[in-house]
Amino acid sequence: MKLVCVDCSAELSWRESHTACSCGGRLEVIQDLKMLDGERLKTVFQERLAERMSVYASGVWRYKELILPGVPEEHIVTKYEGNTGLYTSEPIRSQLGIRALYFKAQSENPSGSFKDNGMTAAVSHGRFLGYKHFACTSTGNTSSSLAMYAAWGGCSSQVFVPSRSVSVNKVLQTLAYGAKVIRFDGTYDDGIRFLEQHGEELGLYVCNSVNPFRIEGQKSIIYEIAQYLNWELPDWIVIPGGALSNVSALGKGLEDLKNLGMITKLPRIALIQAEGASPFHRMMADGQDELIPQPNPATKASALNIGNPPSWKIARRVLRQCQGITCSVNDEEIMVSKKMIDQSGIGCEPASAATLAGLRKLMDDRIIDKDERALCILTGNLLKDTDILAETTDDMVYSDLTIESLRDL
Ligand SMILES: Cc1ncc(COP(=O)(O)O)c(C=O)c1O
Ligand SMILES: N[C@@H](CCOP(=O)(O)O)C(=O)O
Repeated sequence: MKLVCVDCSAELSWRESHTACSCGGRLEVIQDLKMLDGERLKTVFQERLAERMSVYASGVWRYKELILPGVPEEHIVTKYEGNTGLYTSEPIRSQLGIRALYFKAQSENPSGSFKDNGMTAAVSHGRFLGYKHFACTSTGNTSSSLAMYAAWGGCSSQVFVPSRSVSVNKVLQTLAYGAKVIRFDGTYDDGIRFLEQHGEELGLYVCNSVNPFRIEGQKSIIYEIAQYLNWELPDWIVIPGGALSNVSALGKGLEDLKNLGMITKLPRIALIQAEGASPFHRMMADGQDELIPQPNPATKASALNIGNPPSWKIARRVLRQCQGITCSVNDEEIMVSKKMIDQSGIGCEPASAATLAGLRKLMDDRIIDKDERALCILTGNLLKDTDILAETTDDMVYSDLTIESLRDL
């Protein structure tokens, strides 16, 4: 296993903590898949499912040889993350008129978002290296996940949170797990710039998605989907786009599965951004060579308030490899789709509903066909943003508890 710079191809050791190459390029983990002969592959993909009371009961560490092969079990900090529901919703499928529709509810993770798949790997790697203090900047989900795993692993966490446009619930969740929360004037983009410059100097192990081990953990989401669907992936995987960790991780996981011979064809990825925070979509749609940062990203889907996504080059490469596309949806479209997902019984936070809003738009534009099969990744839990729920749900009804009043109702 090694780290390779996506820009200059420099190689770095995985036994050190890096978030970028000295040339400024992003780093990726390259695994030696040739090490996995037929017997060991069988163990990774089949027999581990049976081991319920060990790290292998985790939906991430079940695939340990493909995540952090060199890290001994005693360093692994796990809450049996992953193992989330894969659902179909007949009412939504029939309303769209699409052949098959799945929802992968990453919202069911222990801290309530997809971040846990990656965070268990990042914190385990940091502990293996001997770090005791962990950090991130966050719109609230990354910080909740980090705070939970740091506490669970007996370590401390310090998180940098923009003072505006973040969900109160997420900040309270982060505080509740015992993190030190530092509020600042600015956006996620300012926070990540600061941590990339000064994290190491402050003795902090940085757990944002610029950390390539986060991506190694997150890629297990597609292993799990493929395994549940008996290695027959749908035509489209639809994801929301913010910092672009999901698309990077999906690309990595799909590449592994293809190289290992577990799948033969790559699904297409549709990456959906919120209109008010869509610098990556604008770059792709306009055919620009470089991402132009958006200084004041603004969407009600607060998890997507990111104007300068750090991993845009990896994201562009992944979309090119799988003939992926991007699209943007406005807040109203997101909220309408959120209501459909909530009322289906699955539920999600606004950022996750961008997927269904994007799918509907892409079907209207005849880019995704009714004869195709799609899967939306729901990234965060319904309870992550109760301010939005208070704004968008129907009012409660008041009634006397009398049969006459209730009959009228
Ligand atoms: C709930 C939720 N959905 C989507 C995103 C965006 O995903 P990504 O940063 O992987 O593009 C985030 C945060 O980044 C998030 O917290
Ligand atoms: N929505 C995210 C922002 C992106 O964070 P990262 O973990 O990809 O760096 C959050 O929850 O903070």
